[in-house]
Amino acid sequence: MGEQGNGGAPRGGGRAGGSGASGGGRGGHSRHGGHGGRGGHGGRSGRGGAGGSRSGRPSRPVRDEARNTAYDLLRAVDERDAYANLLMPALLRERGLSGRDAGLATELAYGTLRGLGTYDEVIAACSDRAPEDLDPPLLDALRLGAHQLLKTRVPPHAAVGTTVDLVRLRVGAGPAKYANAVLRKVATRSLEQWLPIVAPDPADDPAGHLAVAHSHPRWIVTALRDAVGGDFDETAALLAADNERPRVTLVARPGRCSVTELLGGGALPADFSPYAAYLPEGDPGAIPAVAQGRAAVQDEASQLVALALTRVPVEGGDSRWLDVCAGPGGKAGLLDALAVHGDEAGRAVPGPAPTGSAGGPVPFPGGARLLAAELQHHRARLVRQAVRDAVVVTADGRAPAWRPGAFDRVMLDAPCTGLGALRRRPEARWRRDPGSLPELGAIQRALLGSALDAARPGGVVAYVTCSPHLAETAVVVGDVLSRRDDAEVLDARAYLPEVKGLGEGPYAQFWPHRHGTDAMFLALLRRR
Ligand SMILES: C[S@@+](CC[C@H](N)C(=O)[O-])C[C@H]1O[C@@H](n2cnc3c(N)ncnc32)[C@H](O)[C@@H]1O
Repeated sequence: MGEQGNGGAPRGGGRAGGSGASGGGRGGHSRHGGHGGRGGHGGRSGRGGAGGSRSGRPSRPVRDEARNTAYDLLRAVDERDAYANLLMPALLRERGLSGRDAGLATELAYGTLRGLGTYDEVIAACSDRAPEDLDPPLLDALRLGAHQLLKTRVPPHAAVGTTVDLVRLRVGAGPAKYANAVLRKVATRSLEQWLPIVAPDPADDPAGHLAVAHSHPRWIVTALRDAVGGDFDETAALLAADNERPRVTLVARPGRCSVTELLGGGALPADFSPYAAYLPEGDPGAIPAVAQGRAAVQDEASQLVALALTRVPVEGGDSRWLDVCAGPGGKAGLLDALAVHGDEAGRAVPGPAPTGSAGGPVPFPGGARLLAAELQHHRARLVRQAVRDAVVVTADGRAPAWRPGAFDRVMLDAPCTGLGALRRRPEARWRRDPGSLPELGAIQRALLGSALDAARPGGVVAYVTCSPHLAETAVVVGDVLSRRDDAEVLDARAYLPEVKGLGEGPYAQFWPHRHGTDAMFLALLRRR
């Protein structure tokens, strides 16, 4: 959704204070018209003031199902740490919302969760109470209203009116007056006009400015800035990309489905992965190949890091592969198909067969078998649904049940903060905690040690994280290799020649703002 202009915004509304402002006045709303009204989502018409009617009596609040659903999601995230993208589909089903209504509820909830760092600053500037001093149900409603006012095309009178109605129905009449006063103030400026007022001056505090302008916790801003090499503009582009809804990418598992089949079903050609296609709209689960497990939803970087591992030439036998941390099974699903059927797309590329002697990619011919391990039983069950031929075990990769030196290729997709996938989980940025880094770092180091032990001399290990945080990527690899001399680092970029902008090497770093993928990190190591 685009930014709105400020035309037609309700003006005045008085100072937002504990007593609230009177709800009357022009530019409010009537009880007519839901979000399907004119002017796009949320068009409400009529001349009754927000919270009041022409007779001066408060009009009866209207229950807007899409906004109530968005609000319920916000409350569930706040009250019981719900995962937005797991709960939302269930809420929509339960309420019978589909099509446009479901789209609106989802956009409002996810957009509010992503943007609340910015909205809270604006709300603070429009209220005599700090956001943390407001009753959480009221604060969530104000955030929902601020999102509509500052980031959507919902007409301002509808954004204010529907939110005030929601507060009246769900929180109370007093808070509704307060919400009316605060939101009317919010509506007096566009987001571009608010930012210089509520965000620190970029010249004095660049990280603080980015944190407010792009709604990320400051510690994540500084971590991402360090990961992109310190450039302010690139950090801003990355943060902005985190606020975009990610496209849906499908994988056609080789030997089981083809990209051609997915394109025939309405998907679009992908930029990088020879097994990927983009789904412009619709439910991926309704695609027969996905329903049958021959294809799946998988980020393109996730596909490419798995593919890169299979492209590194290894001498001698190449039939035993291991995925140490396989749940829920995205990479295992692709590795399982590549192991059995080989890199069909790579073999189909015309031209001289690459020898691999110069370190270039070699398409795997097939004939291997994957062992997929996962610590958590329920996640191991998901891996079983994603694979056909692999053996799946519930096991702790740090205390492996397999012989050392048994595998030709090892994938370690380590548990991490997930800072590279913030686009996918709207609330994740507010839940992550830098305090988890030391504990995760210890697990990552232990698992990488085990993964190297599991590889035979000449075998290859991929160390992957869905985080670009240096403490989880280059620092982990550097630390582990500083304590052993039986592994060398390969230039991972050489095995992904179709992708540019992966960094200065020897590691490969994907970025949402450069590649449209998650910010996935790949190190390729060869066991000596
Ligand atoms: C980043 S996820 C892996 C994602 C997966 N490779 C995919 O593509 O779908 C990390 C996984 O490692 C598992 N895990 C964490 N500690 C582990 C351990 N010590 N041994 C094995 N698995 C572990 C977690 O339960 C989680 O499922």
